[in-house]
Parts: sequence; C-alpha cells; structure tokens
Amino acid sequence: MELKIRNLRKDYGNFPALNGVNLDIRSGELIALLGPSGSGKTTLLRAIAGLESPDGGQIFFGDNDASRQSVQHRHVGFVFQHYALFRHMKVLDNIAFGMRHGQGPKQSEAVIRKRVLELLDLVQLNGLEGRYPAQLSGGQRQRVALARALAIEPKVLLLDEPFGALDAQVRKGLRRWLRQIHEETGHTTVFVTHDQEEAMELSDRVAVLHKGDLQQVGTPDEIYDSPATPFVYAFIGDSTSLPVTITNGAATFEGAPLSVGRVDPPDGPGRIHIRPQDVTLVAAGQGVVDGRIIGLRRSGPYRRADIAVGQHAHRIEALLPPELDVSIGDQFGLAFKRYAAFADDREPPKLGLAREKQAA
Ligand SMILES: Nc1ncnc2c1ncn2[C@@H]1O[C@H](COP(=O)(O)OP(=O)(O)OP(=O)(O)O)[C@@H](O)[C@H]1O
Repeated sequence: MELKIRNLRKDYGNFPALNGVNLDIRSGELIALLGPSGSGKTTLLRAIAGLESPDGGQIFFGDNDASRQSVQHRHVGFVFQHYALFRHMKVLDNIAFGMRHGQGPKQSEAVIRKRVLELLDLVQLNGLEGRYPAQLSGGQRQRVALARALAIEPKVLLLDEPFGALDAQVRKGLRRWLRQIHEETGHTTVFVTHDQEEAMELSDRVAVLHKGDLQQVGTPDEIYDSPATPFVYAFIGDSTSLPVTITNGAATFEGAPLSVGRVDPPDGPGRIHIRPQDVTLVAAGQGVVDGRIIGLRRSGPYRRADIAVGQHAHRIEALLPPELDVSIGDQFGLAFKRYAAFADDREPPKLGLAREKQAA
C-alpha cells in the first residue's frame, strides 16, 4: 500500500510538532523516520495510524483519503517500544487477538491456530505458543508483538522504536532479522528511530525530521553523501565545520581566502562542513587552511586528531592512519577531499543550499 502525506500539521497549543510535512511512502518499502528527540517522529507515525488527529493536511492510503478514518478502518499493524502484550494471555492468544476480535470475517479456531504457528515460525519462536509474556526475554516479546501486528495482514506496518528498550547486542540481531522478515513479507513499513545507524542499516529510504520539518528524504547513501541541510550534515555521521563569509561564490575564513573553489550558497555568513575521513594532512601552506594538532586519540582502526585552525582556535577533526608519524603541536596544511558549504541557517532551514564537490 502506497501512502501520501500532504502538508500535514499538528500543533500542541502554540507548539508546531509537525510543520506541514509532505512525504510519499512507496508500496513495499521500509522507510525510517529519523530525528532527535522531539523532532515529531512519533507524532507523524501516530497520525498515519489514526491515533492522532492532525490540525491540517491529508493522509492518503493509496488513492483513498484516510485523514478522517478511524484507527480500525485504516487497518494498520503497530509495534511500540514498550511491548503491549496482554500479560494474562499466552503467546498464541496474543498473536490471535486481532484475528479473533478484529474487523475481518470470522475465522475458525483451526485456521487461526495454523496462522499463528506460521507466524511463530516466521519470527523464529517455534514452540513458544504456550508461554506467557513474563516467560519471554525482551527481544522475544518484541518478536511476538511483531507477529501480532502481522497477523491481521495490515495495509501498513508502523514500528515505533520497537527495539529501543533492548540492549545493543540484541538490537543489532533484531535489526537484521527485521530486514529479513521485511524481504519475506513485503509490507509497507514505517519505522521510527533516533538511532542513525539503525536507520541507515535497515531501511530503503530515510526521512530526516528536525523540529517538525522534514529536512530530507533519500536512500542511506544519498542522506550520507549529499546531505541537503546543515542539520542533516551534522546529524548523520561525524563532521566539524568552519565559519566562513561567502562573497560572489568565494569563501573567506577569518578574513583570508579559503581555497576550496567556488561555493554555491548566497552571499553572507555560512559554514564549510567536513567529515573527519575527508581531511588529509599536507605541508603547511599547501592545503585549504593551516592547523595545529592539539589532541590525538585512538578510534577503532584510526587515530582521531583534533586540529586547531585560525586565530580563534576553531576545531577540525581528522581520521588519520595510525602509522602516520604525527604528534601534538605539529603544524600542517589541511586538504579537504570533499566538503559541503551552507549559508547560515535562516529560519526555517531550506533544502537545496548544499554543494558537495571535490576540493580544488
Ligand atoms: N500530547 C502532547 N502534548 C503536548 N506536546 C506534545 C504531545 N505529544 C508530543 N508533544 C511534543 O511534540 C514534539 C514532538 O513529539 P514526538 O513525540 O513526535 O517527538 P519524537 O521525535 O518522537 O521524540 P522522541 O524520540 O523523544 O520520542 C515534542 O516537543 C513533544 O514534547
């Protein structure tokens, strides 16, 4: 089922939780709603489910305007962070609940039992149908919750931080498992997370929200390699930045020209953003700007260097090969393999000011 969200608004008092969101969700895709706490992810998910009534805009399920439809009529499957299994019911009865009490045609107990056992097989919990939720681990309970959501053959599957309460190791396992289930079942799935790694690894596309605004929608590669706004650049992956002044497409830093080539944003104050892996050290005077190493620490297979730049000690971070012979206090030129230039955020942030290019 394809979803179209048009100019969706939700205000809590004077506070705009959703600021006119437009988003097309393709049939069969797994899309992540990603953003920091309070960005509007859950509000958007609940509006899709029909649990929240918007103050403006529309939500289409296919060609059908579902904006005024009840939760029951939208026929969505929902899994929350805090598993909402019925504690007094066995796993089998939990999964069967929607089939027994839902809107669909009545089914015989034999059919229901067969379907529950198939779903238990799908979520890899064969043999646990007779247990109560208290006799399951947190990860197993979330699998039961997913089986229950799938049991009603939902038009759309909505997942709100379903692994949020579980430890990191279990989360990683469940992430792979969920992707596999998605590939087998093909439900249109909307997944809320504030964990960028989870969003990038799991989804076909990522929708990044910030303060109720949809900042960018794209594949994980597009979001990481071509962030559309300074917020997306800073939120996804590591980066540091330098304040610049842009005049006729040329950037200056602390009054001196910055040899990064032509930049696109309009004249005025802006920032050049760089990812640590895109900074390389060259001889002083040969790079975009000179800097002095003020910190070095090991980071996985790399060494992470803190480099002070300019008179006001702005900080640039670089990932260096550990065998590179550098020490605190060394002076270098910094070359940027890639960077992005943005005009300073003028409210609200607008798409399309980015320019990512090879450094000159
Ligand atoms: N019922 C409510 N009444 C008032 N304000 C609310 C209500 N629900 C949410 N908000 C506010 O709306 C904003 C968006 O909330 P939402 O829960 O959608 O954010 P989120 O991105 O899902 O955050 P989190 O990751 O913390 O769950 C927040 O600032 C929140 O405080």
